[in-house]
Amino acid sequence: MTQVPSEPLVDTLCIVGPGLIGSSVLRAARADGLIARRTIATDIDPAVCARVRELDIADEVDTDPSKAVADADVVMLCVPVGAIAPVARALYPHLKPGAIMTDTGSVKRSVLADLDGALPPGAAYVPAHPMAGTEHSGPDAGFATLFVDRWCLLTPRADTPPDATARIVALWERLGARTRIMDPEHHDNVCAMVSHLPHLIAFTICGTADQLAEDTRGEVLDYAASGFRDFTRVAASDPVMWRDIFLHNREALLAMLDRFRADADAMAEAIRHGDADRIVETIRRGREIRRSLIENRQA
Ligand SMILES: NC(=O)c1ccc[n+]([C@@H]2O[C@H](COP(=O)([O-])OP(=O)(O)OC[C@H]3O[C@@H](n4cnc5c(N)ncnc54)[C@H](O)[C@@H]3O)[C@@H](O)[C@H]2O)c1
Ligand SMILES: O=C(O)C(=O)C[C@]1(C(=O)O)C=C[C@@H](O)C=C1
Repeated sequence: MTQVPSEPLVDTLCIVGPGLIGSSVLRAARADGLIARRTIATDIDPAVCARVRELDIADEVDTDPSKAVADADVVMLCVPVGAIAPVARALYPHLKPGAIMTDTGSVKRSVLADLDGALPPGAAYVPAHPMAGTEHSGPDAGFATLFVDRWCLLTPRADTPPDATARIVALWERLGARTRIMDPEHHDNVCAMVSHLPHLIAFTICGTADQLAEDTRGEVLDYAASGFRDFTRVAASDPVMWRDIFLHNREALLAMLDRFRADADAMAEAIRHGDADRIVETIRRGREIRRSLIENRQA
């Protein structure tokens, strides 16, 4: 029988970058009471700090990150991928002994490589990545149930203290997520396929449609049917976040793009040669994937 927790898992939790992801963690902590006894938020943007105060989703807000982290038992970096290593390096000297630093970044391998040498051996840095989000960003976009039933992937280094990893696993489980530990390289390959390539395709297809509308002075976007509309939701995502993801997961993303191009070419050939069986088989596989996502409560 699983034990029902009665005490907050963390005493003081500091969120660096309370945007969509960070503010969702703060809201869940407020709603639940068993995640952290006290929450502190800090952000490089004073307007974000002011908004977090207005929304009243953190117990304390400090515009000085080195002061914000000083008392924290867990410091969670919810900043864009390109900012994770510089922020971790800058804040590490201000942590109290025994504190755990973690992140929520969408890319792992290159960020961990950038951190190499910056953290003392055995430093309690536990990389994590909730596979949950929306196309919105900023502190207004978050919600307490964002992580419920979604996966959180963790990629600890070989020398990460196991009790630190266990604590961050427990934190995500209290946020409602299912957790899995994996190698950073494997993480980046999987995410290139299930998240980064779909975003690249969505941004590109919207650009193509927009250009077509301009070229033909036509109504391409006026009559956008729901298939195209679904792409526009994904394409509405934050440019800085996605710039950083694409540049930091360059190799894995380009490899997936090559595979996709080959498959798209094969589909084009099937259409060109009237290969009805191949067309049907490709569509059938797509439907099966959608069905299995629904069965796994991921759609
Ligand atoms: N949006 C998603 O769907 C999603 C899902 C899972 C993981 N992630 C990852 O989580 C992280 C946060 O994403 P988000 O969607 O919450 O972004 P967001 O844009 O909503 O929030 C990021 C916040 O970080 C702040 N910030 C930027 N640089 C900073 C710095 N140097 N110091 C302090 N604060 C800084 C920004 O001002 C902003 O408030 C990213 O690494 C992203 O890749 C995003
Ligand atoms: O749901 C969305 O709109 C998202 O973009 C979330 C999404 C994804 O691609 O699934 C985006 C980036 C993350 O690292 C994890 C989740």
